[in-house]
Amino acid sequence: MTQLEELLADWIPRQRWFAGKGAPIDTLRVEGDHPLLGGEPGLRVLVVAIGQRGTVSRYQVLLGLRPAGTLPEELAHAAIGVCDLGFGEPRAVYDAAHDPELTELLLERLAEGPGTPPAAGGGEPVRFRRLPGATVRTGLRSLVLKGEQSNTSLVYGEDYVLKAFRRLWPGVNPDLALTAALAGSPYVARPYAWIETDISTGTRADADGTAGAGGTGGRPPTTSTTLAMLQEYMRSATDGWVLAATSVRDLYATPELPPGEAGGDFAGEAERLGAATAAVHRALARELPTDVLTPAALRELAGAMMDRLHLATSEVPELHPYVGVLRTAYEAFARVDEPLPIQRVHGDYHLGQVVRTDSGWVLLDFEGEPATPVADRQRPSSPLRDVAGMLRSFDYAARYQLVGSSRAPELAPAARAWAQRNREAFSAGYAFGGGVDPEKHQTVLRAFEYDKAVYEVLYEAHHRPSWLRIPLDSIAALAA
Ligand SMILES: Nc1ncnc2c1ncn2[C@@H]1O[C@H](COP(=O)(O)OP(=O)(O)O)[C@@H](O)[C@H]1O
Ligand SMILES: O=P(O)(O)O[C@H]1O[C@H](CO)[C@@H](O[C@H]2O[C@H](CO)[C@@H](O)[C@H](O)[C@H]2O)[C@H](O)[C@H]1O
Repeated sequence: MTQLEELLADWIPRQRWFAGKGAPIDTLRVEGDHPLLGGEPGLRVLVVAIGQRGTVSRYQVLLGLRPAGTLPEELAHAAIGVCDLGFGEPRAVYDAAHDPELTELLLERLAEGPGTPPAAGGGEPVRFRRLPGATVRTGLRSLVLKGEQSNTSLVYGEDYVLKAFRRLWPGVNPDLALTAALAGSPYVARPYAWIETDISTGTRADADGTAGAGGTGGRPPTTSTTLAMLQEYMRSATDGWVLAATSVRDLYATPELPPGEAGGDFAGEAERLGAATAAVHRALARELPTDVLTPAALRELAGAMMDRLHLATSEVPELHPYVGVLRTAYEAFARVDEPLPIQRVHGDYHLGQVVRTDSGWVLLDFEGEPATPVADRQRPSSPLRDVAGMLRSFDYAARYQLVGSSRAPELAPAARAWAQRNREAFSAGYAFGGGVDPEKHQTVLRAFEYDKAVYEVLYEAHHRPSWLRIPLDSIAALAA
């Protein structure tokens, strides 16, 4: 490993967006190193291939460079380390997402868009593209959005969000593909532009550590891949999770009242959110291919749910007592004998993916589950999968304030009542907005809810162990 790779091997596993937290890093290689700015400070786009348990995953790092010892105090938290990059003098390297002096350049290049070099289709290793008819204002300073999760989002002024995808999967990111298909809808933030590069499609970590060569002998095949997407910043927006959490907090102040009578009832919002969700599903079905799941495909999907359950149980043994109940639910799902319509869906739908603006709900982040291979996320699925995701989120919102609280036994009935009330309101809004009535598809809905809760068990085990009890308790309650 080079000095830079050694530093990255120490820094990347500590980042929230690193998806490989359950396993040690076996190999790490900077597979792409593309300078965007050569001066002081300098900016490079890195594609870092990380091998874990025989499989390679790729991550984007926006690398800032300054002479060692000159990293300003306000960038100290973004430091990766100091290393020799062949300049004669050592360089301080850091996460450039936090340096507005550098991120300004990304906005300028996006504003130039296609038509200026690099020309469409190639030439330049990092390409800046604009959607037809979109103009981008420059000269805005960026700030990293708080609550960084699977990706890193920068807000420019009050105008744009640039979402830098951290884990890179070959091809167009579903967030860009779906947001572009929905452009013009009042329920999505308008997309403007994106950044792309070519990454290797190899997924096998070679024994000698040359991650990603894929065993082809020569140059590995590459695919044009989305690095970042620029879209409208919903400035008047409040996160759905924050709104729901406030409502739950109000209820816990007067837990003896039914949720509809406590201050800050969320049911009206939940109903409107259900209707907005149905409208987006209808628009996706209009714009992108749809199909009906064959019985064989249904069985295959139930099998994939079982596989996920086995994987999660091997990592989190507390799931063991529920395997029988979950298997029964998946088997019932496999036997559903009515046609199950499928289409492109959100894929990782929860309260943190929706914001309430002055004019209504807006859906964000159509990337799907970040840990699921992109080829699976690009497959059409039942819209009830998104419904199940949001119902799980109501359950989370109701439960998370009870984690570690001495008032948990006293508040548990209020938590159940809140989740149930908003579940019903969301489902009614979804049916009213032109979606199927979720209440009439219990077998399908229940299988998707279980599958999502199992995904959450793995997610929490890797990212937030103190919240692991939330999906485990939900599974126990669903199975009771
Ligand atoms: N266009 C936007 N306008 C306003 N807030 C946004 C926008 N995009 C993202 N956010 C905020 O940033 C948070 C994380 O964004 P998201 O796209 O879900 O990133 P991640 O993939 O890292 O979860 C969202 O919950 C939302 O609060
Ligand atoms: O928003 P991301 O695409 O990064 O999604 C991942 O992280 C989410 C947590 O931030 C996680 O969502 C889970 O926790 C939420 C509360 O924080 C809850 O509302 C969701 O229902 C629950 O699934 C999501 O699963 C994960 O993919």
